[in-house]
Amino acid sequence: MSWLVPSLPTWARATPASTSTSNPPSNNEQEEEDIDAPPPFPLLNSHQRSSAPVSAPSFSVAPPSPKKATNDDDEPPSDLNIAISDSPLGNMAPPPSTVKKPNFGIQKGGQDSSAVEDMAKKTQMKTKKRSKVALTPGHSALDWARLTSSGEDLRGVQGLQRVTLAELKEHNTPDDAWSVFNGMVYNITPYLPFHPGGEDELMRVAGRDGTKLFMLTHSWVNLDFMLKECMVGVLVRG
Ligand code: HEM
Repeated sequence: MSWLVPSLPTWARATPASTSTSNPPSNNEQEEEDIDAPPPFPLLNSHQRSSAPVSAPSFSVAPPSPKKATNDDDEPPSDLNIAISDSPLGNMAPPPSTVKKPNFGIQKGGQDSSAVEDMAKKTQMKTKKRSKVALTPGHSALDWARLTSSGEDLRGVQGLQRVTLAELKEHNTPDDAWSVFNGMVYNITPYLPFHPGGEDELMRVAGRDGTKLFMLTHSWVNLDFMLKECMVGVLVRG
């Protein structure tokens, strides 16, 4: 901080004890002189300053221009954090960051194992475990395909019906179960023992619209194709 002192007017300097020791007051006389020295007011105005040969005292404290450390220079390099270089950016270059960059748990040359573990845990927590039901012999997907292509009546009705909601609700037992998927009414009773998810699950949509539950469970299943021989008709309002 000693560099601050020389540019300050003498009256603004701190007591000699705390200032640079390079110019200690030689005696009490000098000390008194300094203390009694009048302030350099009034200041010169801008016109006076421009014409006057003597420059007005400066109260702005400017840091010394930092020096570039070179080999032939004996002075140690400045410890000021100012970028000094010959680069085109000059002192506009950003200072070197002291903030440690996060590595997001990614290990060198490998996968982010902690993130993968976290993801696996979260997925397990969110996903409800679903298990396929052991189907009774003769009720595989292939058996269902055979049955639907056999020409056997799986609808239980003559021709396609216009089914009302009230009518739909009456067909809610395993022996007589209708359900609606995408606006179409199906007789799901024949399919119950073939359903890989179990009869109970399928019965949840008996007598009502099962579209939402079906889509939430397995939207990839081609229901239209699987149940086309079970189609009863179309759901109508009223
Ligand atoms: C009549 C309409 C339905 C048909 C044609 C049908 C068909 C199927 C098929 C083919 C599978 C095996 C899927 C696979 O292996 O990827 C299956 C599994 C399953 N279904 Fe359905 N399903 C129907 C309705 C429903 C409904 C309404 C529910 C829920 C209430 C449901 C619940 C399940 C479950 C829990 C599984 C078990 C395992 C799984 O695939 O993850 N199904 N269903």
